[in-house]
Amino acid sequence: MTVIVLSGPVGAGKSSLTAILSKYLGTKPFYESVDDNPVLPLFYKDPLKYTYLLQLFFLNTRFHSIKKALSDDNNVLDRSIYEDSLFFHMNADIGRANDLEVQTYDELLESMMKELERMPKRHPDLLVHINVSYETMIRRIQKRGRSYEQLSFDPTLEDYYKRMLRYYEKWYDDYDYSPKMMIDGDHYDFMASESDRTEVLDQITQKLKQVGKLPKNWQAGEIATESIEFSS
Ligand SMILES: Nc1ncnc2c1ncn2[C@@H]1O[C@H](COP(=O)(O)OP(=O)(O)OP(=O)(O)O)[C@@H](O)[C@H]1O
Ligand SMILES: Nc1nc(=O)c2ncn([C@H]3C[C@H](O)[C@@H](CO)O3)c2[nH]1
Repeated sequence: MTVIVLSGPVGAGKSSLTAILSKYLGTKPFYESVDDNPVLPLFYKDPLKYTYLLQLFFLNTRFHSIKKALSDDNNVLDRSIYEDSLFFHMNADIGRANDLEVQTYDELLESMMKELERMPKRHPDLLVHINVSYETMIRRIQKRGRSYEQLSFDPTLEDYYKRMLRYYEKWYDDYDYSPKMMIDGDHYDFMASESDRTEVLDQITQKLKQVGKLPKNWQAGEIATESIEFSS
């Protein structure tokens, strides 16, 4: 039984790969709350006002997802709870949260992580990180088309996204809750190219095998994107 979490910046391809991978492995996908998230558009419109609320919203929904995923023990999640702190501290560093909010958030996160430590399975079996350049990130954000994420909606998002990529570099280097691997999201178009998709899935199954988490009787599932339901 395997729990895999995806990580990566906005538009990296986490939800897309979650759909593909869960179908391939025959496990259940978990998606972060985006289209049904009432705070996200407010945050992009007025980040100073809504950073703290958005962070609490995400922390709460992700905590429930990861708890469920760790108890079901056969899932792929499209973002890890370990990235929440990256987002919050990045926003705090640009003045969108005060010291008291940072302290309160950090204490809350620590309590939640302690609660996860008490689960029979404490951490995912594998982190799959999708690495993308700024150019790829922007192309994908445009392709997906959420209005509030576009540079035309707020030109300061350029700095925000570039900063996010820098924070993710360090975050990935420091991550040590589980085995981890990186997918080259610039190089592989796992949406349109079947051979790229096969290559990426192969890299992930090799890693699962290496860490002893590929079930012995496992058979590859369907990987044609037409047969996959994408959700984000
Ligand atoms: N490797 C890829 N090659 C080409 N297009 C891709 C790739 N990965 C994702 N896309 C496209 O990029 C867009 C963003 O992908 P997706 O929604 O999966 O990103 P995400 O990492 O889940 O983003 P977010 O965290 O912001 O929700 C989608 O339109 C998807 O079809
Ligand atoms: N501020 C902030 N904190 C988070 O924890 C967080 N998690 C996701 N997101 C934003 C990125 C995408 O626009 C969109 C989908 O990932 O939601 C976040 N934004």
